[in-house]
Order: sequence, then structure tokens, then C-alpha cells
Amino acid sequence: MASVSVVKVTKSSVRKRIVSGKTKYCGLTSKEEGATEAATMSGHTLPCCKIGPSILCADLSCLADECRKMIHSGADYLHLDVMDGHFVPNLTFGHPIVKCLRPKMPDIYFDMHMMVQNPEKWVESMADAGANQYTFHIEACEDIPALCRKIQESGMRVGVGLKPGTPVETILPYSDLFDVVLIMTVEPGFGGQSFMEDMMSKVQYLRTNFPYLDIEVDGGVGPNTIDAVAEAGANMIVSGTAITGASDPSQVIALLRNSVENAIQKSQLER
Ligand SMILES: O=C(CO)[C@H](O)[C@H](O)COP(=O)(O)O
Ligand SMILES: [Fe+2]
Repeated sequence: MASVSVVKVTKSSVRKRIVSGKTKYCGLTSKEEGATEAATMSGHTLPCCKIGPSILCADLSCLADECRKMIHSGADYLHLDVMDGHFVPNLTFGHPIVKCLRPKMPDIYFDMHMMVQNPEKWVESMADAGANQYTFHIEACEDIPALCRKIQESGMRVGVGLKPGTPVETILPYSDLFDVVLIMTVEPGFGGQSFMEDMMSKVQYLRTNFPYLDIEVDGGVGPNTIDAVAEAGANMIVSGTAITGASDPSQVIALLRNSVENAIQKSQLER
């Protein structure tokens, strides 16, 4: 088993590493100083468990309070669903909302799930608003390398999302360009849908072939489905209604984390 050390990193060093594309960033934080990163001896980072509540079905009239509640309940990051009414049949919010949220929570990692046509159009404004990760959908993108470069150069991590009908092999020609691959386990557009367990073969394929990749799963993930997600090898867990609709979100977050951490530990022992 590879031994794990903890190293100090700063925002600028993280950005350099991300741009170089050689190492993966494990800790999700935008704190300038004092962040920690788990790293292996080889210089690669092992993917660690991160829980990112989706606030899609929260009370959006008090968004900042809902976000704070998630962080105080133990979330590692926030998953913000941007929908344009074209790529998906629903409409949410865009960079002006992110820009308002950012000063209220300067240290929180914002993962933008961009369910939009022409994802290249919003890169600068999202970066300027304070987003940390820009996850576009491969189905909506014409020039993938150019978009990835643009996202990296604007200082955000690069995420790529795959709808349920998109084969996982679609990412292979570009795999070096992504920090995160997001496997959708519902048709994008709405919260509260049923988890598609047959998507777990995509997660298994990615984990087998890309041991250091951040693999994110989104859609219908909660206490009843997390074990399948964890065993398949996902480490970034998006969960919406299961967390925001719970009477005690911290209990749900702890349960999700426990399942993923156990699975990661088990897989590391088997190496
Ligand atoms: O991207 C999404 C929908 O397109 C949401 O992130 C997702 O559905 C989260 O909500 P839930 O956990 O309730 O499914
Ligand atoms: Fe999402």
C-alpha cells in the first residue's frame, strides 16, 4: 500500500499543479494558506472522499443560508446546478448568483455543473464570479481540448459530465485534460429522480483505468444507493434531495462519507 503524507499547499501552488496536469488535487479548498493535500510517495494524489450537496431542491429564496447549512453539516464542497433551458428542459441560475454567493463564503469550493449549450461561453464569467470547478457536458461541446485549455487558464479545475446515454469511452481521447469526470446517474435536468444503478459500470471502468482520477457521481444518490456508488469507485459524491430534504443533513452526509471512506480503504488494502 502506498504511504500517504500530508503536504502544505497554497492556492497558487495548486493552480500550478493543475495547469501542469501532472498531479491531482485531493483537498477541495480555496483557502489561500494552510490547506492540506494527501499525496502518495510517487507524487500522485489518491482520490479522497468529498461530499458535495446539490442545492437544486433547497429553498433558493435563502440560498446563502442553505449553503451555509450544508457546510456546517459537514459538506466538503457545494455542487451548483446551472441549467439553461436548452441543454436540459429546466432553468436555474448563472454566474450573477455565484458572484453574490462568493463573498459570503470565501473559502468554499464551488463545483459548477454546467448543463448548458455552448459551455465555452460562460467560462470567463464563472471564473470571475469565483467558481472553482467548471464541469461541462461532453455532449454540448464541439472543441473539447480548446474548452479544457480555456477552463484551466482561467484557474478552475476541469470537469466533464456524461449523460446516461453517453458511452464512457467517449472521454478516452481527452482523458489527460480532465481533473474530474462526472457520471450522471439520472437524466440531467431535475432533482429527486431515481438512481440508475447500471451507470456503475462506467464508474468501475474509470476507476480501474484511472486510479488517480476524481470520479464524481450525480443523481439519486443517498443512503439507499451510496454503497453501489462507493464500491464502484466514485470519490466525489453529489447528493441533492437526500441531503437537503433530510431533517438532519449532517447525519446523511456522515453516512455517505462513511460508505465511501470504507470502500476507499478496502480498495487500498487490496492494492
Ligand atoms: O444535476 C442534477 C440534476 O440534473 C442534480 O445535481 C442532481 O439531480 C441532484 O439531485 P438529486 O440528488 O435529488 O438527484
Ligand atoms: Fe448536478
